[in-house]
Amino acid sequence: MTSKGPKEEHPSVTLFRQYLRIRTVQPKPDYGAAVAFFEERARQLGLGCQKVEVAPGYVVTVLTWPGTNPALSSILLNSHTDVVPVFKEHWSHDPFEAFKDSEGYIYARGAQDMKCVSIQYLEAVRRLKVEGHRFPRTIHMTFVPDEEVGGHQGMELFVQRPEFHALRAGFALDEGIANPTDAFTVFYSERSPWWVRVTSTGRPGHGSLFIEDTAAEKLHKVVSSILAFREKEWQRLQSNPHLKEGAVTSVNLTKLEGGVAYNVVPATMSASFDFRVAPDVDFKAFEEQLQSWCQAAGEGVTLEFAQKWMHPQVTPTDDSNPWWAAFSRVCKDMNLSLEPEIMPAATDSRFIRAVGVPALGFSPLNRTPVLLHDHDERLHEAVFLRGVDIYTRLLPALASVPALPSES
Ligand code: MET
Ligand SMILES: [Zn+2]
Ligand SMILES: [Zn+2]
Repeated sequence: MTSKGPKEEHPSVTLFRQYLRIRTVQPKPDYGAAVAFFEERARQLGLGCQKVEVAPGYVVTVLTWPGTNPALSSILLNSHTDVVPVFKEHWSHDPFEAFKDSEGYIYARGAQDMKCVSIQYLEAVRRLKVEGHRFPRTIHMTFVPDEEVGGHQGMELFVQRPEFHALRAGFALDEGIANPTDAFTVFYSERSPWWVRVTSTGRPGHGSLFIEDTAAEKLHKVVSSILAFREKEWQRLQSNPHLKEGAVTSVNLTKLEGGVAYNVVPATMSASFDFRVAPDVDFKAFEEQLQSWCQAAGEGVTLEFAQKWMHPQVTPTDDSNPWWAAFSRVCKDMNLSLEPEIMPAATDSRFIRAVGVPALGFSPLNRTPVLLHDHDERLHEAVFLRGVDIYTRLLPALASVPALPSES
């Protein structure tokens, strides 16, 4: 792929790099700068702009392009504005400089997850507006905080607000994941995040003695049971080429806590796990399984949930779903091959689907290594621009889906 010199850079790429330089990085994102950025975009594009403060300091910015038929439900284009932290020493370039190399790769935190998508939405709307188009359905773009830490001060609150209901969303697009091949991945459901902390209590004492019934011994048993389950799920995935990552349950041991000194056996220790539960799992039985692993480890082993999503939803990917029909038709017309999958991670789509709005997770990024949350997250400018083209075709189709039976 070739790229133009800095002087001839495509203005959409320049805008993308400008947004990448705003430090909306967890755990202290500069949300104020992001909101100001989107307000300015609204002003320049002549779009409506609404700010909804869902919690103190947490603003959802909504940019609106009204449709010609207000009786119809709207299209919601969602993106989150926060990005995950970086290990700066592992990056080839400053992750908040949006450096572009001589080949056209833009290095930045958020280049894939998901600042690209926010700008691609905006640039597609800008193009369509400049060309003088109008569509029956209203298009809303929502720019939300807090997704990377769970969405509890972001989309989870927003979907409960009257301002959200007033948008009358009929269908939503949200983030997906890049695909290294020529194909594009589209997500129609998600695994449910369950964040579980197991706390083990036992007999304390001197570090030189063979103390029985220690917190560590019992915690070890639970860790072993859970890691054995992990291995089983991994084998299931490996042995069946038809299964994709999102179709099995994953778990990682992500934290171990406890202890005060080398020679003191602690009375309490804990282990934290990030489970991602597949949508077809019997949640009640699965929770009982977790409880029984704790019980089998001995007395005084308990678990608590820091996150426990219980409402997985599936957006149909057949022609019974008029939104899917419109989406997939455009992809077919553009010769894009789609790989429908279950999202292995969690996104704000889960809150949107849970209030009854069908949603697809789609980041129009193909021929791109998956680098979200990784060092040297980057995106080629040509792939970014192709994504703008794709939305420029998708939006007219989605915003022109004829009245649904429920709308007539
Ligand atoms: C479980 S909260 C969502 C945070 C992030 N998107 C993840 O999947 O880890
Ligand atoms: Zn994301
Ligand atoms: Zn992310």
